[in-house]
Amino acid sequence: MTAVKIAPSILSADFSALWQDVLKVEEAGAEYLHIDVMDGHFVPNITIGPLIVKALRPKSKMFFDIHLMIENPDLYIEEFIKSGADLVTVHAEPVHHLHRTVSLIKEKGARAGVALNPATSPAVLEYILPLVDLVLLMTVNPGFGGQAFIPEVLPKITAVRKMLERCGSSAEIQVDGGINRETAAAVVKAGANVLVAGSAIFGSEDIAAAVRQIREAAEGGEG
Ligand SMILES: O=C(CO)[C@H](O)[C@H](O)COP(=O)(O)O
Repeated sequence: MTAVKIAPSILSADFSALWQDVLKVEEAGAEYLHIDVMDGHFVPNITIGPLIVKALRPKSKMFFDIHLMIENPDLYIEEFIKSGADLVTVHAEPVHHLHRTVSLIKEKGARAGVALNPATSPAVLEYILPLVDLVLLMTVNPGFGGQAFIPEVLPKITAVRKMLERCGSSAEIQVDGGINRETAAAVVKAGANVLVAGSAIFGSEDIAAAVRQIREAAEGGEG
């Protein structure tokens, strides 16, 4: 099993002091900075654009993990990568030509991820897996932080882990939504290795302790 990585989602950060919050999770040892981009179409919320990514880039050495919850990702992929994205994840649901979109991310020099909503079958991944660096399995319906974890996604995590093993892929499995000290062990036991957490980290009085506690709980789920 690959080591667990913690990816704080800045959706729950203090936007009036954003880079200071980023610094706190970096100092706490979190590996990925999860940046949620929402367009008000694919999901009913509007958040961050490439300008914010560009502004944060010189402030942090963290791995910038961009989660595009948008209808037409092809229009924005290059701009996000130029702004400092290390990984760009697109949702399978709104994309018409997933192979083209994943190829575009890689051509432009970033790692490529594919995200699936809780109700989406992992079958859509079958012919794209060899190209993909990360599979993001949503454990809430995307759009908002602070929602309750959907346990029905657990068998899907295990199914995707088996798919990756079958095709000899070293892609990571990320989970996002309702991840906290209580749910971390179960998702790792099921096969996830990158844990996104927003409210459980930035909603905590002690951000460093929250990162540590989620990591400790997650490591308790390692087989
Ligand atoms: O993608 C997201 C919402 O669409 C967020 O990253 C996710 O919900 C994290 O928030 P929390 O940890 O509070 O559930």
